[in-house]
Amino acid sequence: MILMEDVYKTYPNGVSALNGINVEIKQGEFVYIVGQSGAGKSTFIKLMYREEKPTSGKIVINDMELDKIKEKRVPFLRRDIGVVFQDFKLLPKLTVYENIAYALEVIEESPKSIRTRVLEVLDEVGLKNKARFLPAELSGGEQQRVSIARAIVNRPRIVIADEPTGNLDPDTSWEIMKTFEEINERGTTIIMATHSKDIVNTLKNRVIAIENGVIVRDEQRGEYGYEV
Ligand SMILES: Nc1ncnc2c1ncn2[C@@H]1O[C@H](COP(=O)(O)OP(=O)(O)OP(=O)(O)O)[C@@H](O)[C@H]1O
Repeated sequence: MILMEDVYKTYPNGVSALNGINVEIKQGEFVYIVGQSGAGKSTFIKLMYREEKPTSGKIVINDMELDKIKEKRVPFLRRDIGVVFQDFKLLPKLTVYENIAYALEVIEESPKSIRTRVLEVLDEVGLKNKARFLPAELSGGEQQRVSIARAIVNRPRIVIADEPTGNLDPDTSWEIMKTFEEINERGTTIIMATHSKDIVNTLKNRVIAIENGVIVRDEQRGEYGYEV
């Protein structure tokens, strides 16, 4: 569960990115975050995995009230939230397998369980035959699949994706969306910021629209709502 109450975020340079956000997202929902450039979508998302802290307001993620948790518990929060970026953010010198295994090595899983789990997620994203490849040897869509595999390898309850299809062509974007849908069908919450009118209007899910740092629409099976 994700809960925000009266959340404000003003950056140190004085820019007010969020101006009073109130929202509740239940476990297992699939939510698009839409809005024009600079509306506050990325800021909204960054607050959820504590990349940024709110200036004021309350944020609860999976029973953890973020401004009350101790720094040493932040890794536990992060383990329960997988993050996927527009530009993949893979480590270029590590293979596909190593990029994914890394997320488990840092939490000191046993080598045997790491191997089992990495091969399992590679299978889930359809990349079992690319385990030994380097990121540069993959297409953009395949690289995004690796980053999705990395995001879900800890079996997080929430996956957050900031414009995950922004660098991909339309066909590849649909394949990536199919992967997100499969992850959602297994009960994982998906929060996805996107500019893609096509995706939002075709694969219907809850749509939260942000404008000037406030939620201006919140519809269970909404449309993108802007001419682009
Ligand atoms: N680290 C930062 N420091 C100062 N201002 C910032 C910072 N990050 C974002 N902003 C400002 O906050 C506002 C909201 O930005 P944000 O990145 O959340 O928007 P967005 O809706 O994700 O935009 P886009 O669709 O272009 O990614 C913008 O005015 C932006 O310039």
